[in-house]
Amino acid sequence: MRSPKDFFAPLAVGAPQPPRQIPVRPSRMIHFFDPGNEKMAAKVPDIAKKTDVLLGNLEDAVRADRKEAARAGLVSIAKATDFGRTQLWTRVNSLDSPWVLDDLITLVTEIGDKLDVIMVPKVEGAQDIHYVDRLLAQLEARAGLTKPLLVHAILETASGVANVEEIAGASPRMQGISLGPADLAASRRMKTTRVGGGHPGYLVRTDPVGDDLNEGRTTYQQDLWHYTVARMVDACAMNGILPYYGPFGDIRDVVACEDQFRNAFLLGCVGAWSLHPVQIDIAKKVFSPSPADVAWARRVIAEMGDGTGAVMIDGKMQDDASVKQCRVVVELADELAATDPELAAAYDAATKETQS
Ligand SMILES: CC(=O)SCCNC(=O)CCNC(=O)[C@H](O)C(C)(C)COP(=O)(O)OP(=O)(O)OC[C@H]1O[C@@H](n2cnc3c(N)ncnc32)[C@H](O)[C@@H]1OP(=O)(O)O
Ligand SMILES: O=CC(=O)O
Ligand SMILES: [Mg+2]
Repeated sequence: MRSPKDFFAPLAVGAPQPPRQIPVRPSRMIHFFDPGNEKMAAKVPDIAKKTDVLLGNLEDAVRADRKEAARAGLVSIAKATDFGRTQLWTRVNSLDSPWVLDDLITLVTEIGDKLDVIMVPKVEGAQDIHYVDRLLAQLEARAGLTKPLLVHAILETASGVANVEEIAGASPRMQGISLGPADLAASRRMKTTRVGGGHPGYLVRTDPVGDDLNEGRTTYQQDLWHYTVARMVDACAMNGILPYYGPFGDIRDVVACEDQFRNAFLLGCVGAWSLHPVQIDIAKKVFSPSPADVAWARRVIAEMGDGTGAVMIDGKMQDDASVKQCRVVVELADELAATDPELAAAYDAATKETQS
C-alpha cells in the first residue's frame, strides 16, 4: 500500500508528474462521434470549431465488428486534425471487454500527445481507476509523453454509484464523472427503456378532493436522475473534479433535452454529452450562465464590497453566502468569456444595462 504522501507521485518510472489541479477549460458539451463512421468523421474538422470537447467513441454504439475500425479511425483523425482549442477525448471500451487493452495501448502510444482525457465506462469502484492509472503511467513512460492523460469515469453501475466518492478521489488524474443513465438504469433493474430523460410514469399526485379518486388531481412528473446527479456533484466537488450529465437519447425532443441539461446545470454540472449535432447548441446555451444572471451576480459582488455582512438589493437580502454563489457564476462566466468573444460581449452588455 502506497503512503498517502505518494498520491501525486508518478506510478511508473519515466511517467509525467500527475496533475495537482484539473485544468480549467470549457467543457459544456462532450460531442460524441464514431471515428469509424466515414460520414461522421468527415464532419469532425467543422464540428471541432463549435464544440468544447470532441470525443471519439469506441464503446457502446459502435458495433462489435467495427471496434478496430473505430480505433484506427480515431488514430488517423487525431493525427490529421488541428483541433485548435477544442479538447480531444476518447471513450474506450469497458475494462472487462476484449478491446480495452488494445484501445489503451494503441491510443496512448499513437496519439497520447493529442488526447486530453480518457473516459472509462462502467466504473464499479476505485480499483478500476487504479488499474487504468497504473497502465496509463506505464504507457506514457514508454511513449515518452510529458503531459499526463486525465481520466473521466462514467457513473453507470449500481456499485459505481455506491462507491462514487472513492471513485472521484481515486487518482490525481481524475478529471470528472458523467452520469450514464442508460447503463445505470439497466444495472439497477429500473423499468425504463430510454437513454436518459424523464418518464411520465414517475410522478407524484395531489390528494383527492372528494370521494372520486380520479377527479381534480394534478400529477407532477419527477426527475428520475436527481438523486444520482446530486451525489455525483457532491463527490466531484469534494474532490476538486468536474461533474457532467451524460446522454439524452431522444434527439428529436430538443425541448426536454434542454430541460434535462438545465436541471444538471443548476445542480452543479458543468456540461453534458451531445450525441447529435443538434444537441451542441443546446448544451452551449444551457451550460453558459445567462447574461442576466451574470449581470446580477456582478452587481451583488460589487455591492457586497469585502463580501461580508448583509445588504438589500431589489428587495432581496444578500450576504456572505449569496455572494459566494455569485462568485461561482461570475468565475464560470469569465472562464467561458475568455475564449468566446460573443459571450463576453453579451455579458458586458447586460452588466452595463444593470448599471444604467
Ligand atoms: C448510452 C450511450 O452510450 S450514449 C453514447 C453513445 N452513442 C453515440 O455516440 C451516438 C452518436 N450519434 C449517432 O450515432 C447518430 O447521431 C444517431 C445514430 C443517433 C443518428 O444518426 P443519423 O440517423 O445519421 O442522424 P441524422 O440523419 O439526423 O444525421 C444528420 C447528419 O449528421 C451526421 N451526424 C449524426 N450524428 C453525428 C455526430 N454525433 N457527430 C457528427 N455527425 C453526426 C450524420 O452522419 C448525418 O450526416 P449527413 O448529413 O452527411 O448524412
Ligand atoms: O454510457 C452512457 C449510458 O447512459 O449508459
Ligand atoms: Mg453506458
